[in-house]
Amino acid sequence: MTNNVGQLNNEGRGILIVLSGPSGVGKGTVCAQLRKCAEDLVYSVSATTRSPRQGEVDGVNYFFKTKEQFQSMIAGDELLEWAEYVGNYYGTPRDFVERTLSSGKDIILEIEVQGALKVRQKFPEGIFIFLLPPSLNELQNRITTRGTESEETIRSRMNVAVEELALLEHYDYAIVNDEVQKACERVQAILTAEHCKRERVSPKIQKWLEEVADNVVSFDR
Ligand SMILES: Nc1ncnc2c1ncn2[C@@H]1O[C@H](COP(=O)(O)OP(=O)(O)OP(=O)(O)O)[C@@H](O)[C@H]1O
Ligand SMILES: Nc1nc2c(ncn2[C@@H]2O[C@H](COP(=O)(O)O)[C@@H](O)[C@H]2O)c(=O)[nH]1
Repeated sequence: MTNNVGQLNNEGRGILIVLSGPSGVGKGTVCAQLRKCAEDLVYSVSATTRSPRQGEVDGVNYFFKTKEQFQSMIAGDELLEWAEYVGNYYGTPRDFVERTLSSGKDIILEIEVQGALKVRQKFPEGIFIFLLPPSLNELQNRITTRGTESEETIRSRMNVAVEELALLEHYDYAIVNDEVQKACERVQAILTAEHCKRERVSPKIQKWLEEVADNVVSFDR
């Protein structure tokens, strides 16, 4: 899954970043930290049919939808990707992602693995990062301590987590979320490196190189 030069030559467009990983690994926590450190990064707000948790706000954490509303979004091709996850639907509104990228801004999607693989097919030039827990025990501990899910849901999410971990090979990068700040810095480092990679094939640099080639002079020592 290596980006090639043709895919990278997207002058002026922002970079799409997908952050995946099992439920409870800390995707939301790392994104919250990124909001403080990477102010230019835009966050995609997903649509979901799950009920809001205490403190969650419609339009901020998610766009909370009924099943009928979600199905109508699917039928209207309004979603870049969608997936069913442990009894609920989740999906990424397409228009916001397209508009953000066209405006030259980078956008991050915090989504589960099935959806991420669908995005990969549509945006092979995107950056796909898998966030890993230090251990499965710690994952279970985090999701339990968060206190938002029933025991049954935790069991289901842990079972899905094991399946998701097996799909790590489809990602460009893995980051172990042992410390939130460290994980956040790693995401930023990846983004910086990807910008430099794109710069290498940018029309600006290509033009500069052509000018050098047209005006070759020898430099005597
Ligand atoms: N590096 C870390 N060390 C210790 N605890 C952490 C760390 N990162 C996140 N947590 C805690 O783990 C819990 C789960 O984090 P969070 O809700 O961000 O996970 P998530 O991957 O977004 O989950 P979901 O996919 O279910 O939305 C939270 O209580 C959070 O405070
Ligand atoms: N495929 C998608 N997955 C999404 C999207 N938004 C969130 N998610 C993922 O769902 C699970 C559960 O989330 P929770 O908020 O109920 O804990 C988690 O892995 C999210 O990352 C989306 O638009 N598409």
